Amino acid sequence: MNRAAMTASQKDFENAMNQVKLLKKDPGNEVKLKLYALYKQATEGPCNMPKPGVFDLINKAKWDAWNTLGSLPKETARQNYVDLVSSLSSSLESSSQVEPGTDRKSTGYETLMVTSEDGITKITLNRPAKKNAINVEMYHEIMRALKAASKDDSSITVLTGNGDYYSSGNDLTNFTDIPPGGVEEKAKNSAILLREFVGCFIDFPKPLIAVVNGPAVGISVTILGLFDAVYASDRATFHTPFSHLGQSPEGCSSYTFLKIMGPAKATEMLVFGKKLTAGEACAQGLVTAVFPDSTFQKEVWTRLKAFAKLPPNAMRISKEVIRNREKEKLHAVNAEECSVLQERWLSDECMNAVVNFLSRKSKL
Ligand SMILES: CCCCCCCCCC/C=C/CC(=O)SCCNC(=O)CCNC(=O)[C@H](O)C(C)(C)COP(=O)(O)OP(=O)(O)OC[C@H]1O[C@@H](n2cnc3c(N)ncnc32)[C@H](O)[C@@H]1OP(=O)(O)O
Repeated sequence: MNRAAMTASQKDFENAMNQVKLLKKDPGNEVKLKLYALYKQATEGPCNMPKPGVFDLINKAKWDAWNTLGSLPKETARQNYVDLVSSLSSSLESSSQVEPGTDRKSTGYETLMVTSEDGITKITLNRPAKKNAINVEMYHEIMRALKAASKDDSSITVLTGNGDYYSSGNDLTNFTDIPPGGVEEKAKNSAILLREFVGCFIDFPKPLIAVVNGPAVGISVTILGLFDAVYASDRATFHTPFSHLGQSPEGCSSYTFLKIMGPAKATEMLVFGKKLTAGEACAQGLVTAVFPDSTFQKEVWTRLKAFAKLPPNAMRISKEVIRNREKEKLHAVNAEECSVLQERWLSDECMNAVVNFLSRKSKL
């Protein structure tokens, strides 16, 4: 397989199609639908079929899977198809030979795809049908992947999203799974989880880069202040509608956003929920650079591959010098934000907003 570029070539794509036929075990319907959708998107572009009737279950499922990919560019779909097949080949023991080399895929994740090659560990949020909303399992898996990446032999780590969204933020169904101890216990445990989750980003020792492939909402935006570089497609938007949701800022954004963009602009985002375009987020310093969506993957991965060739220890030490004096402050901010949120989650304002979303009465 050609590993010279992180964007899959036509040849990689054809190899992947052949590999699918060689899988020894059935990957299951959900994966087959994903493969179908990515194949159609990669070869024909956005879904162009009329929606099948409700009783035409199989074609309806296929249509849904393809349509969910929205305007995902053909080359991204091709890359995602190749990545998915590659992860299946290692987890389901393809009967073909696995090519030797430096490329490694981590299996054992339900909500992520994790690959490691060319000195880059790439963590992909992988719930495209839910716009990569972060459910409890995904919070845990991201922490696990970050811990593994901090110890592996890659030089840099990348977080990105599969599908048309980067992430729609906290999965609002996280509010529905109430334990016997009641909503107070749920809020307390969630605050502990959130604090640990954000703590992993504060403490991450290697250069951490966000490749923001589409719209980003809520916590997926706020933690960007803890990344070392943020590259965005011009399709991406940045939205933190905390007041609309009866909530308050997290991810250390009450501190990092003020430092990055100043209090006036930070307030527009964090208090009034102003949605920024990628260009605006770049002008305000939250985003490092913006690329046209049509060339986004190619340009970003070319840049990242060059970065990954730099001496890893020098990069790690430079990050330490830049970030370490802020760490204690960031942990204190994180603790305070989580404790405020623990109260907010119990408020009528928050409960009503969640119920409205879940009963399909409101969207952002
Ligand atoms: C008691 C206390 C418990 C607390 C537990 C919390 C633990 C940690 C919290 C950390 C705090 C974080 C704060 C935030 O992140 S705030 C941001 C939260 N996100 C949102 O409010 C986004 C909600 N989603 C939307 O408004 C829209 O879906 C959209 C993102 C604008 C996209 O709209 P579009 O029309 O294009 O697509 P659909 O709405 O049809 O979405 C497709 C399917 O995806 C599901 N979806 C999307 N986003 C979420 C989400 N955030 N949570 C759950 N589900 C989501 C949507 O329901 C569709 O599913 P379906 O096909 O099954 O209907």
